[in-house]
Amino acid sequence: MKKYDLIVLGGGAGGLTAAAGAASLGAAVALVYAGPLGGDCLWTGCVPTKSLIHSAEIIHQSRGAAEFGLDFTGVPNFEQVQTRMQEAIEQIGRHDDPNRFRQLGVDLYQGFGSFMGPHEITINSETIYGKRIVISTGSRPFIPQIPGLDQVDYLTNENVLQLDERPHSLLIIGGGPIGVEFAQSFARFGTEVTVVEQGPMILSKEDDELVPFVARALERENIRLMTNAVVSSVNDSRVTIMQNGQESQVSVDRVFVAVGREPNTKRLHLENAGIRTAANGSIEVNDYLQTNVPHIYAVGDVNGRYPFTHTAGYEGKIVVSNALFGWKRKANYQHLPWVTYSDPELFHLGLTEKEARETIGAIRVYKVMLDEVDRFVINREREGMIKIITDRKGYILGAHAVADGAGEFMQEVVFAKQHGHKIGDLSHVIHPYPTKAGAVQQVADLYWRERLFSGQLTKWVRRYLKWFR
Ligand SMILES: Cc1cc2nc3c(=O)[nH]c(=O)nc-3n(C[C@H](O)[C@H](O)[C@H](O)COP(=O)(O)OP(=O)(O)OC[C@H]3O[C@@H](n4cnc5c(N)ncnc54)[C@H](O)[C@@H]3O)c2cc1C
Ligand SMILES: NC(=O)c1ccc[n+]([C@@H]2O[C@H](COP(=O)([O-])OP(=O)(O)OC[C@H]3O[C@@H](n4cnc5c(N)ncnc54)[C@H](O)[C@@H]3O)[C@@H](O)[C@H]2O)c1
Repeated sequence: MKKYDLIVLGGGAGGLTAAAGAASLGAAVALVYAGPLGGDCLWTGCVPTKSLIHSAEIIHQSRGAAEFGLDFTGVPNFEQVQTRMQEAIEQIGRHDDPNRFRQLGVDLYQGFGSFMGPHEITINSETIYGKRIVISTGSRPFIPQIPGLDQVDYLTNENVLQLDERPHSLLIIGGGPIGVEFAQSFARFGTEVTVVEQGPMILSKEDDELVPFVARALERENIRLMTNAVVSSVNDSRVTIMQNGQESQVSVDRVFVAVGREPNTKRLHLENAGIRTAANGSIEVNDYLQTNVPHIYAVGDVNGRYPFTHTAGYEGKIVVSNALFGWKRKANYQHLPWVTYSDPELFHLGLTEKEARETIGAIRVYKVMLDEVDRFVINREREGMIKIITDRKGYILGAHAVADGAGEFMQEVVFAKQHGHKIGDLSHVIHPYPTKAGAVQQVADLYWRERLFSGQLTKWVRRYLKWFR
């Protein structure tokens, strides 16, 4: 039986980071992969969806170009949209070429890996031994039990990308990031879109003062948002919806399921290694990303913590030091940002205002509306806001923005928060005029305005100036 310092199960963002990191440090590494290298993000997640979103955005902007003095006419070419998406996958996928990993010294095993024992992994009929093992097998769409759903050819993020033609009408179950990002893109290509969300608000993990900006933008683009609503049955193209106790029916071309994820654990035979899972099937890990079996780690979507590519990569790096060298590096999500690529974009860092009030109590909230920021006024992108939440001393607890480009220009707040800066420090950094990033400085200026120009200080300054003259 071949022996390895590290066996990595799954070749997505988490697994590839762990395998490449460990091999670069000289460890003997085996990478067992069932799907193509690159995982969900490359093939059915971030990369194709962001390409789709970008095409949809160009179409949307060209429709509004008359406002800026240019008039376009034309029909979106869905086939070309798909081609562009495949090109993006192909170009970005070069980083994940199996030969790159072979050159790093990683042994590749293609197939579903499963545990034969706590150190033994079987792939097809071959068994290998790992001193340490990392599980990074990702997740798949969760499919709810809805009468009739299994009788129709429903869409998920996996098969939607293979559509030859755009549907005329689409009903999306779930108003999370997947539902919202696809809803807006398809609406911009001309599809009639309805989103059915069981909760009182779409994008429920976001700051509730910011979400209405996205909801209004979607509604302006004729997307029907049904909150407090569930699909009670599907009968061919007729979908029955229960909303606030009232039943209604709609006829749609296709139904799209986007109600969350389910971890890929079924084929792993975790019981053979004694690995514990939570009620939802995700693999339980401690702060060091160890499962209850200390030499086995779990990173990325499969541990059910924060299902993002950048988290999977971050966790992949942590396990390299913990698994190979026995270090005790903790995964720390306090400064984890994420972005929902709606238009306007939603940026999220740390606590929302509601969470901060509930957990910290005494907080300060500094906000700027986009119609107060020159660059957004120039670009006619005035609907949105930026909010930074601090403790009483000015240390950043959370930052949220709903604005075009928020995912890019808010990153400086992540740096400030992670390195223990106060909000006021962001005000001392010179920002070029007129940029969107300048909005961050405007929010931070509010902190100084509050401290310097209210209360006693102005009185003292006036007295001092009188005396100084
Ligand atoms: C539509 C969509 C859009 C998204 N957009 C974003 C975004 O913009 N930004 C962002 O940060 N995140 C985004 N995500 C989330 C992101 O794609 C995931 O968080 C990320 O891919 C998780 O990486 P992973 O390594 O945990 O798993 P995966 O990338 O899923 O990789 C796991 C791999 O393991 C393989 N596997 C499964 N079982 C076995 C087994 N038994 N043996 C061997 N291999 C196995 C699978 O085939 C897969 O290739 C998006 C997700 C979706 C669905
Ligand atoms: N931009 C990004 O970074 C990005 C984009 C897409 C996905 N993702 C990741 O993928 C994960 C999964 O996304 P998602 O949108 O599928 O899941 P999600 O869990 O974030 O949202 C699912 C939504 O569906 C609703 N829902 C659940 N069951 C329902 C039902 N029966 N009827 C109606 N509504 C129902 C939930 O209330 C929730 O609002 C996300 O948590 C995110 O981490 C990230």
